[in-house]
Amino acid sequence: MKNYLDLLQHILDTGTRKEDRTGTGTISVFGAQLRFDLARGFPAVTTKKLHLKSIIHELLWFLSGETNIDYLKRHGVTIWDEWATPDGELGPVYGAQWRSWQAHDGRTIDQVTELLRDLRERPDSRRHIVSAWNPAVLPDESRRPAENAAAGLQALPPCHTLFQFYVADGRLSCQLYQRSADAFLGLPFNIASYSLLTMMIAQVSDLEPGDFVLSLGDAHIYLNHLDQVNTQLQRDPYPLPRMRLNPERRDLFGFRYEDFDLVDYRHHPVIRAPISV
Ligand SMILES: Nc1nc(=O)c2c([nH]1)NC[C@@H]1CN(c3ccc(C(=O)N[C@@H](CCC(=O)O)C(=O)O)cc3)CN21
Ligand SMILES: O=c1ccn([C@H]2C[C@H](O)[C@@H](COP(=O)(O)O)O2)c(=O)[nH]1
Repeated sequence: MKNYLDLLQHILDTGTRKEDRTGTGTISVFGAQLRFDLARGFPAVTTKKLHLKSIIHELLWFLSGETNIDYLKRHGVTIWDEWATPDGELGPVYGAQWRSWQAHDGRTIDQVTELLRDLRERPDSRRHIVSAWNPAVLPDESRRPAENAAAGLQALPPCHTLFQFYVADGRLSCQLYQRSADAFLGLPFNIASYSLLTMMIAQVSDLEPGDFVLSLGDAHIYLNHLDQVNTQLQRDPYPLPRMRLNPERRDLFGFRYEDFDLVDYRHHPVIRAPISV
């Protein structure tokens, strides 16, 4: 995870002070890329403890097509609480766009199922894309997230906006475009989540996991995370752990929490940080 730590240092060294929607303020750069070869270990940050349980449940929740935080709450995951309505609604966020994109002619498009079919039928295609960015349901930035969700719009516009898969030499690679990245809190979650998704899709497509490439737009460190970032930069990373998936799972939508086993995860202690809403 040296590339992740290098990005934190790069933001500190070259970033610009920039105000933001949440009022916290950030140091920010525009445009950066990280690449992880999934054969070399699972990219979990080791310079703090990663809360993998939240990441796995969030990914299973996206894949289920659900957008109410009820599932997350039942599994003790609180990471989306601040953005939801009192009924737990987030509006048509990731799950809705991935699994039931509403077309103007009334059709519902399951982008993930179509992706799985296309990977099998035309692995060489250059069109293996899933988009969560849907201008028809973007929130009004002058309103609070829960107000937008109550109005049937997305509580937050997707941060992980669009991803593409690529098959070569029997390996499945994934590239994500992330328009906005909270480099201390959100980014380690996003790296782990898409690495898992790539491994899961590789397994059900009879491919080996390849690279996960992450292209970032506004990559920022919130001003109230500077101490935490500096603590992390003083720590030496450990070797990467390995992720074992239950090899019996052949259906992407059949994975359960118990099917994930992170092996040999050595990490430094947890570092707490406030989240900007
Ligand atoms: N400012 C901001 N940063 C984000 O990363 C973010 C948002 N907002 N809004 C939507 C989602 C929610 N995400 C979150 C929310 C909270 C944590 C967080 O507090 N992580 C703690 C562990 C908490 C837990 O898992 O229970 C951490 O130490 O990583 C991480 C990602 C990612 N996204
Ligand atoms: O998966 C995620 C979701 C959100 N974030 C961060 C990026 C920003 O700090 C906020 C979203 O605020 P915007 O004003 O809509 O950009 O959440 C993330 O890093 N990863």
